[in-house]
Amino acid sequence: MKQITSIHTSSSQPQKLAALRQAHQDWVSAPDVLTRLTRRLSTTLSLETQLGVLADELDQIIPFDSLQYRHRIANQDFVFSTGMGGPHRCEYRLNLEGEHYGTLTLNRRQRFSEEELQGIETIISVVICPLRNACQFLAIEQTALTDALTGVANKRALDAELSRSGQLADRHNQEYSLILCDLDHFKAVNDKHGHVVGDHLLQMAASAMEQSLRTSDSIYRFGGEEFAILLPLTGERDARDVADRLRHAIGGIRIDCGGEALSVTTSCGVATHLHGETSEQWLARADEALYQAKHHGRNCTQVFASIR
Ligand SMILES: Nc1nc2c(ncn2[C@@H]2O[C@H](COP(=O)(O)OP(=O)(O)OP(=O)(O)O)[C@@H](O)[C@H]2O)c(=O)[nH]1
Repeated sequence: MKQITSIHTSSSQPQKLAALRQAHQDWVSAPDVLTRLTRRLSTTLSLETQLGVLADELDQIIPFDSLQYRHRIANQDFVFSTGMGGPHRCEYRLNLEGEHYGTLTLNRRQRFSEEELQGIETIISVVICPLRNACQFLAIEQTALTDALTGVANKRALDAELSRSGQLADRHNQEYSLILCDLDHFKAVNDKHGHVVGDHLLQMAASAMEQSLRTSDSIYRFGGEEFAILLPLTGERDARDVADRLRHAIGGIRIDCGGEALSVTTSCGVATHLHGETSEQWLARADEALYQAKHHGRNCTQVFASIR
């Protein structure tokens, strides 16, 4: 039987330190599966990495064909999935202290035995705390990257994504376009109808744009009444069409203000990434195009290349 090193409160300090060294040695050199699992999970707060570790360790004891984890975190769906199907399934709702931390599903061609199900439950009881921490960390991260008023990503998220997209565009020689959309005369909306109506209009504009975009496109609230849209695999001409579609979608919004139907127009600037340019240069070109759209009387789209 394995000798468990314990640190007694009555021991002397040298004994306690020796016991600690021994415990550490045991922990590092010959970890049982649960020790190894908790140790691996404790090295990361990434939910995706933790689920990868869980799948890896679980599969060594209770082989499965697929593992899927789903959770809604900070208003976004998080899905982790590995492997392919199988008709037999066991599903666990992960709850801790009254809070829900996602649903874990295993599929397999063979039925799961009672012993195997007990084994899965044992492993879940060990991973639930680290998973809870990773879920909470992801929620904080996502909240920090989300605009509180409209629910779309914020400028901080755009900064990170712009630089990533620029690098991808350069590395794979792909076309990436950036659109800046700015609501026209928004100050007048606030002045005439108040900030509550202005806020509502911003929310509806964000939602109208989201519904007009492909899932691979992403939208960011860039400033007060300004939004940025990143379009992967999209050249100048298509980006202009998307910008016009977005303007049309926002133009279709009507808000009833005491019998008067409030609507708004939008100006858009488009810039397609140039090889080797920095995200600041890319953004500056889109901003210049937007400036030109405002200058041309608003309610229109300008593409940077066409104004050089
Ligand atoms: N309601 C509301 N208004 C905001 C918010 N953020 C910025 N604004 C307002 O947006 C307005 C922007 O005004 P300007 O920058 O002058 O632009 P504009 O009136 O839209 O004029 P153009 O852009 O030139 O067409 C200001 O009145 C800001 O107070 C917000 O979160 N909610």
